[in-house]
Parts: sequence; structure tokens; C-alpha cells
Amino acid sequence: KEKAEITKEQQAFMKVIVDSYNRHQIPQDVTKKLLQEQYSAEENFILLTEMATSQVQVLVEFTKNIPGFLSLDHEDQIALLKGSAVEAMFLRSAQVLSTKMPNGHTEVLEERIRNSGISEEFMTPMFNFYKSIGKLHMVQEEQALLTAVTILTPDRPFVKDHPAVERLQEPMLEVLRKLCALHHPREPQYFARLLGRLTELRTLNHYHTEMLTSWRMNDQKFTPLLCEIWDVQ
Ligand SMILES: CC(C)NC(=O)n1c(-c2ccccc2)cc2c1CN(S(=O)(=O)c1cccs1)CC2
Repeated sequence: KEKAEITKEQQAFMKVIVDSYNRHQIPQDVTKKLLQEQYSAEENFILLTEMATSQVQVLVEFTKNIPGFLSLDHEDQIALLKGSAVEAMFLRSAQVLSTKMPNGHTEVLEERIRNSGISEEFMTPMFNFYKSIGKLHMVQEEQALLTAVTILTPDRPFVKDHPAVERLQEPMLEVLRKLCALHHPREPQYFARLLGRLTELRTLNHYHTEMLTSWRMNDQKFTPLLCEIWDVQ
């Protein structure tokens, strides 16, 4: 019985992460811009650059609030951020798309993303991922914890102290497991399905690297922050 109950300290721990997750939303005006009048592919690209840049800023703030993160080795902190930035961006994108929007808005948003200079071959895996996340109907706490679990993945490139990262990720996974049981009582495999999405997310890293090189061809500009976090230029 006690295995299923979320303890008092787990509640407090989760509250810190969920509050931080909710506090660091992407400014609605940026998403609103994507929904306004017709844009050219170039303008859509610039809007996505703006959104992705602001999401990285939000990601850094959220990560700093993860209990214990700031006591990790500083170089490992950077390695975790850089290693998870693209996955966190796709996870956030999926969450934005799966949030209830006024009818028609999701389609417009999809249209803008499809017409932003991203080659067709990356659209399919990207939108498949968005759909597979949408089908899970995650509650906010699950979204926040899944993002924190993604950031605290010990086997990122250049991470030196794996055990220290595992020690932070484990309690997150434990709370996430209990949350899944609590919010999806009729789906005993829900937690496993959630973690399965993280595997799908990793494949998007590869597509993203390919996207970047294809963009480099027709000299699309990124912001200094995106270049820094993605190791481009
Ligand atoms: C919410 C934010 C984080 N999402 C976002 O910026 N999106 C979204 C997106 C998805 C659903 C709703 C709203 C937007 C689709 C794509 C991106 C960014 N990337 S990118 O970072 O590779 C990029 C390419 C060119 C410049 S930046 C490309 C694909």
C-alpha cells in the first residue's frame, strides 16, 4: 500500500518542480504570433527561432530549480543542459500542441510549422512524436516531471559523475511512477508507455542534427543561444 502513496516529502518535491515548470511557460505572445496572419516560410522560420530561443531560456531557469541540480559538478550541469536541450524542445512542442487550443488553432499552428523551411523528411517523425505524446493526455505534473527526468539523463555525452545524476533522477522517476498510477489507475502500463516516449524522443536528436545541416546549406540564421546549446557554427 505504502508503495503507491505519494509521501509528504515527495509532494513537496513535486510542487517545487511543477511550480517552476508552470512559472516558466513560453510567452503566449510568441505562440500567438504563429497563429496570426499568413506568413512566408522565412517568417515562420524566424518565429520558430524566436520560440526555440525563448524555450531554451525557460529550460535553463526550470533546470536550475530542479532540487540538487546546482550542486552537481558545473561541467556536468552544462553537459546535461546541452544533451537534453533538443529533447526538451520537442517535448515542450508536443505539450504545446496537445494543449487544448481554440478550434482550428492547432491546425494553423501545424500548417505554419510545416511551412517553415524544414524538409519534409523530418516532418513525419516530428509530427508522429507530437501525436504520440498527445494520445497520452499527460497531466501537468507528469509533463513537468517527464521534462525533469529527460534533463537528468545520466548517459549524456561528456557527463563525468553518472552516479550523482542517477541519484537525482531516481526520486523523480519514483514520484512520476506514483503519479501515473494515481492519474491513470486503469492503465497499469501508462508509466512504461511514458518512458517509451523518451526513447522516441532520442531518435529526434538525430533528425534535428540532420535538420540543422540542411538549414546551414541555405544559410538560415539561428540565435547565438541556439548556436551555443546546439553546438552549431
Ligand atoms: C514551443 C517551441 C519550443 N517549439 C518550437 O520552437 N518548434 C515547434 C513548435 C511545435 C509545436 C508548437 C509550436 C512550435 C516546431 C519546431 C520548433 C523549433 N524547431 S527548431 O528548434 O529545430 C528550429 C528550427 C528553426 C529555427 S528553430 C523546429 C521545429
